[in-house]
Parts: sequence; C-alpha cells; structure tokens
Amino acid sequence: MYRVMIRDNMSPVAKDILEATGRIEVVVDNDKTTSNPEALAKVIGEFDGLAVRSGTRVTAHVIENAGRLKVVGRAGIGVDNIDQAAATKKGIVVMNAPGGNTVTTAEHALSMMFALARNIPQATASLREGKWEKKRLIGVEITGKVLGIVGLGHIGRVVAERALGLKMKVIAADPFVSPEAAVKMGVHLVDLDQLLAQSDFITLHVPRLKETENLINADTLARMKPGARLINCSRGEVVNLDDLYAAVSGGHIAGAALDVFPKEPPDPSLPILSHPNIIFTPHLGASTGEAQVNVARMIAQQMAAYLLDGVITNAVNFPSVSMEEMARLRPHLNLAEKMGALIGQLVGAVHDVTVTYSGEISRLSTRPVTHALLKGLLGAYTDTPINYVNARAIALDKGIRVRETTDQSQEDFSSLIKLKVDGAQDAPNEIWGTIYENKYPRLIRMGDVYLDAIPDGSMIVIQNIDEPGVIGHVGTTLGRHNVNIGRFQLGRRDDRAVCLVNIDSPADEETLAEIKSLPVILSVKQVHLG
Ligand SMILES: NC(=O)c1ccc[n+]([C@@H]2O[C@H](COP(=O)([O-])OP(=O)(O)OC[C@H]3O[C@@H](n4cnc5c(N)ncnc54)[C@H](O)[C@@H]3O)[C@@H](O)[C@H]2O)c1
Ligand SMILES: O=C(O)[C@H](O)COP(=O)(O)O
Repeated sequence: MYRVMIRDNMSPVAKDILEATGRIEVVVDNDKTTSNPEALAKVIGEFDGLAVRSGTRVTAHVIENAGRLKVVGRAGIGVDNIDQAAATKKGIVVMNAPGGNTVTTAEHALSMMFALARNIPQATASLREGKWEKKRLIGVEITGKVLGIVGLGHIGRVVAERALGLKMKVIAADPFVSPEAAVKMGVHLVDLDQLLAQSDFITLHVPRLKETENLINADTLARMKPGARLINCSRGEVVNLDDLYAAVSGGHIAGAALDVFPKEPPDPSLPILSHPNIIFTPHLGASTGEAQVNVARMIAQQMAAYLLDGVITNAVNFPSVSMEEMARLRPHLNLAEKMGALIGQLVGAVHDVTVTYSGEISRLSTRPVTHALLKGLLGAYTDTPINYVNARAIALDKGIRVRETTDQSQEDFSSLIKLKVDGAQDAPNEIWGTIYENKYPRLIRMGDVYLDAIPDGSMIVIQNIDEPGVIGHVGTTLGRHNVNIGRFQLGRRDDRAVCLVNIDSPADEETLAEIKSLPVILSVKQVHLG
C-alpha cells in the first residue's frame, strides 16, 4: 500500500479517487498547526505522496525528511510554495493541475474589476453602518475602457475573451506570446511600458518568478496612467504593497483589488488593509466548488497514475509522459538505463555525455530516455539515490555536460540509441543499443566493433587482440572458478575483438585477474546491469 497525505481543505473527491485504487491509503490532515514546515517535516517520512493547495509550504527541510516521498501534487497552478529544486534533487516529482481553476480565477479577476469600478465592498460596508452614500460611492464604467493584462497565459486569455465581450479594449504584455497569437485572441500585444501608460485597468496573471517579483513597484506604478486601477489575482510577491499604498494614497492610482499577499494571511496591522480605495479577498481566486472539484480530481488521478503505473502528467520538474507513450517508451528506458550503467561501470567518472537517437525512438519524447540513461550512468559511481526525476539535476551538479541529438541517417535499425562519453582509458567509450521485436534490448556496437549482446545481469567485458585461444582461455578459467556462462558474444574489427560474457554469478577479482593474464587480452572488466 502507498500512503498519501492530503492537506489544505482539498475537495473530498481527491481522497475518494486515491482510495478507490485499492492500493493507496489516505490521511487527510487539515490542521493548520501541522501545516508549518517544522511540524510537517516530523511526519512526512511516512508518506509516498503529498497533495497540497497553497496553504502548505513544502520547504527543503520538509523534503530532507521525506524519506519515501515520490510525488507532491499541487491541486492548483502555483507551485511557488514547493521547493522544486530540493524535490528534483531528491527525485520527487512535483505536479500541478493546469487549467482546472482557470475559468474560476479569471471570473474572480473580473469580479474584482467590477467591484473596484463600482465600489461594491465599500458600499456594502457603508450600508451596514446605516449610511446611504450615493455621492461618495460613484463609480466608473467599464465599457470602452482599456484593460491591460500582464501575463497572457491560461487565465489571462480567459480574462481577455470575457473582457472583449464586455466591450473593453484589451491589450497585453507577455514576452512569451507572439503578436500573431495575440491578434487571434483579439488582443493587441504591447510591451510593459506601453501597457502601463495606456491601461485604465491592469490585471496581473503572471507566475511568481524572479523576474515577476516586485514587478509592480514605485517606478512601474508611477508610469501607470493617472487614475488607473490595479487587480492582482496572481501572487502577492508581484506587487510591492508599500509602494501601492503610497500610490493610491497620493491619488495617482484610483484603487486596487488584491486577492493575494506576500505573506498569507497578511498581518492585520498592515496599513494597506485599511485603505478605503483598496479591496480584498483572502486568496479566493480558485475557490469555487467547480474549480476545487476539477483540481482535486486532476491531481488525485495524476498522483495515482504516477504511484501505481509510473505515468507522469503535468509534472513541473519532469517531461509529461502519457500512458500510451509510456508503453512505447518502456523498453527504451530499460535499454538506456542498462547502456548508462554499462558505460558508467566501464569508464568511471565522465564529464561529457552525448546521446544520439535515431528511428522510432527519435519520434517519441526522448528526454525521459536520457534521464534513464543518466540514472544508469550515475548509479555506477555515486551513493546518492538516483531516479528518473533527479538524474539530470545530479548530472548538472557534478558538472557533467549532457548533449542530446537526433540523427535520421541511420536506417539499419528501426530504433537506435548511441551513447558516447569522454574519459575512457582502457574501455570503449561508445556503445550503441537497439530494441528487437519492440521489447528485447540489444547492444549492437561497442567502440567500433559490431556485435549482438544482451545487456543483462553480471557481464564480463573483454577487449583482446584477435588470436586463437582467447575463447577457450576465458571459458576454462571461468569453469575452473565455478562461474557458469549464460551467453558468449563476440565481435571483431581488424585485429581487435570484444567479448561480452553473460555470467550466472559474479566472478571474483582472482578470476578476473586470471583471465587478464593472457598477453593478448588488453582489458577485462566486470559490470552488473541488474
Ligand atoms: N489567485 C488565485 O487563486 C490563483 C489561481 C490560479 C492561479 N493563480 C496564479 O496565476 C498565475 C497564472 O496562472 P496561469 O494558469 O494563467 O499560468 P500560465 O503559466 O498559463 O500563464 C502565465 C503567463 O505569464 C507569462 N509571463 C511569465 N513571465 C512574464 C513576465 N515577466 N511578464 C509578462 N508575462 C509573463 C507567461 O508567458 C505565461 O503566458 C499562476 O502562476 C498562479 O500563481 C492564482
Ligand atoms: O495557484 C493556484 O492554483 C491558486 O493560487 C489557488 O490556490 P488555492 O488552491 O490555495 O486556492
């Protein structure tokens, strides 16, 4: 049984889906006192999966203590409460639920815009105080006004579509969207400066990134059109609250609507909270029944698929692989891991890895295959537990350069993986592998010698001068030491030969030394490929 902890008042749909698998036990913990990293670190060691919303911070300290954690699922979009670098290094998949709360959050941003334009929260409060302030609470019309959208992603696009229907003029700033794509949405793409200068309303829909933190500050606020209104349903860190308070107090900015805060919940003494022209919601952007069911369902299904079948969807630290693609990739993952392990054990530490894919494999998602190869390679000489998720990060950490290319010129095999590394002294530094009949892994070349070998279990790799007597010598030496040969594979080129010997039990050092004693034998290495 796998164990998953669900936190942050997630829709019960998540628990139902995970438990219905019959192989996942669920603990729901909505206690605020256990959502702090210290408390979570104490219990996380018992769980294979953790499902959260924005209320739980999954810090490096939590990850450090997560001995068996395999996946963190975020029932929502923003993963800024999860230390992705620490998770990746530990081989933990971090996944989110993109799209699940898009419409709901876009509707919230638009609700905030209307509420801001017509002073609805202030009017409610005033009426509750027994007042009738028609003159003080006069608003502005939306029709014909310019709406500036910062971040034209999932949410920004829905906001744009709805705002066009409201007869607003919509402009947007997003360096990652092409002007043509924006035009198709009826949106005019501008740079941030133009957006600030032209917009009557500005709504923020960017992720929290180094580049977006403090994006709205004294300088950008000063460049906004006088009387502009700001809406933030993205992340609190995107807006400098002190600067916003000053800009609204000074009258340059007419008002603001904030759903998110740098620290949540914010300190009640924060001056901005009492400003009459600024309205608030407590991070309610994604909080509708519909959106919560969507994201809970998505994340539970994705987590179950990963824990039970290794299928990765919507991971932010690993390429997504569908069930169908996984079925086609699996034999290649197995082959690549064995090729990596073989070369890692033959060559030792490497600094440069080049992988070339040809044929069918080059038309699939090759990144997971490279991760598998690195897993095998690094597993050969590090004690750090390596899996598909952390393999690339650990290679990077060790300063290993990884290059992936595709080459369609190799027609002889339906699928081919070529692996080349630097640093080989007394072993081949290049191997080629393929898959027979869609499932059986084969090594077909070592160095410049073609052969046909099954990469499996314990193997002895021998390089020799091609002279009579070598096969007999290897066979009798292994026999004398009671090591049974499963398969003996040979290849040669000019006067050089390579032997790959599958053996039923590992050979000891004395046996290997005895094999090496024949002068025509240039190198003897034993590898274990699992
Ligand atoms: N308030 C809430 O409850 C709530 C709900 C959902 C999402 N969010 C927040 O909203 C953010 C956006 O969600 P989404 O689903 O639209 O994400 P998304 O990834 O689809 O879109 C983000 C867009 O921002 C753009 N972008 C990145 N850096 C930028 C920059 N410097 N300037 C301008 N544009 C930039 C990207 O190109 C992308 O198009 C999330 O990251 C999350 O933090 C908040
Ligand atoms: O990034 C998100 O999806 C939103 O901020 C929603 O956060 P929540 O799940 O805490 O409501």
